[in-house]
Amino acid sequence: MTSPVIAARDLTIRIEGREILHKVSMTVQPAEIVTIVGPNGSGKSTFLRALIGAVPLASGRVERAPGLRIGYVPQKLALDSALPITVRRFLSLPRRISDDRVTDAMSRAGVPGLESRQMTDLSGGQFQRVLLARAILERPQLLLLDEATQGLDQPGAAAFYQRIEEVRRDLGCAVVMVSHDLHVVMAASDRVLCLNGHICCEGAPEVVADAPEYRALFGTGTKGTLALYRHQHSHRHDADCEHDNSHGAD
Ligand SMILES: Nc1ncnc2c1ncn2[C@@H]1O[C@H](COP(=O)(O)OP(=O)(O)OP(=O)(O)O)[C@@H](O)[C@H]1O
Repeated sequence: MTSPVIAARDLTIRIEGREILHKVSMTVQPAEIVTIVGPNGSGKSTFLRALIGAVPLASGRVERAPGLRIGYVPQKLALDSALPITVRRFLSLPRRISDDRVTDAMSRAGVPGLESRQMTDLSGGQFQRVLLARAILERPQLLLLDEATQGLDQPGAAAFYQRIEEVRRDLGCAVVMVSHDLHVVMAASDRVLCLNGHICCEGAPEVVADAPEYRALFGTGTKGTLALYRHQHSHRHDADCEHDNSHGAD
């Protein structure tokens, strides 16, 4: 077995005296896609932030592979519309990045050629892809996505996850993502981890979808949507960047 890219060992986190996470453990192997699901307020974002070292731990530890490069796509990024900034400039913050790097990342993220656009003029789907481009500029070995498809419609979210799979394949990076998109997320993952302050259950998507703990939280609707996601994989749309058109996803 290869060494993990990152491992959380018995993480316990308290915020303002309240225990948010209790002894959560997870290991991620290179090029693996792990999805974290869980109800609102179950500690998913806190867990991701702990992985990047942004939250103090009450106990436990995070082990990162030496020199690990992490790309992070936050849940939401509010930009001040009074401060215009082009995509190109945004990607060069906080430091200048070469044109070749930018072109490559934009193309991998599925938004080639939008460099001169204003960030505030982008559609929701394009904006999220620019955040993805930013996260992969440094060719991360681990990509963390915190509800990166928030605000996208279901076909848009499915296209985004397909793009993530392509990025994983091309860059060979591991991916840990938090998602509420149960309709599309399960089949995109090698492993699913169901979090509710502690780990309720984990395993292959089909295994988790069948687990009583998971069903208690999310009901039984996921089975059919696994098939739906596969259906969406079975046909490609050219330039899968924008899927404003619904095509019978529901
Ligand atoms: N900085 C903070 N100060 C106080 N409470 C916090 C802070 N960060 C998180 N919490 C609390 O920790 C709990 C877990 O929050 P977290 O954002 O990790 O959950 P989540 O599973 O990502 O939720 P959601 O699905 O709604 O995004 C919540 O009750 C939240 O209010």
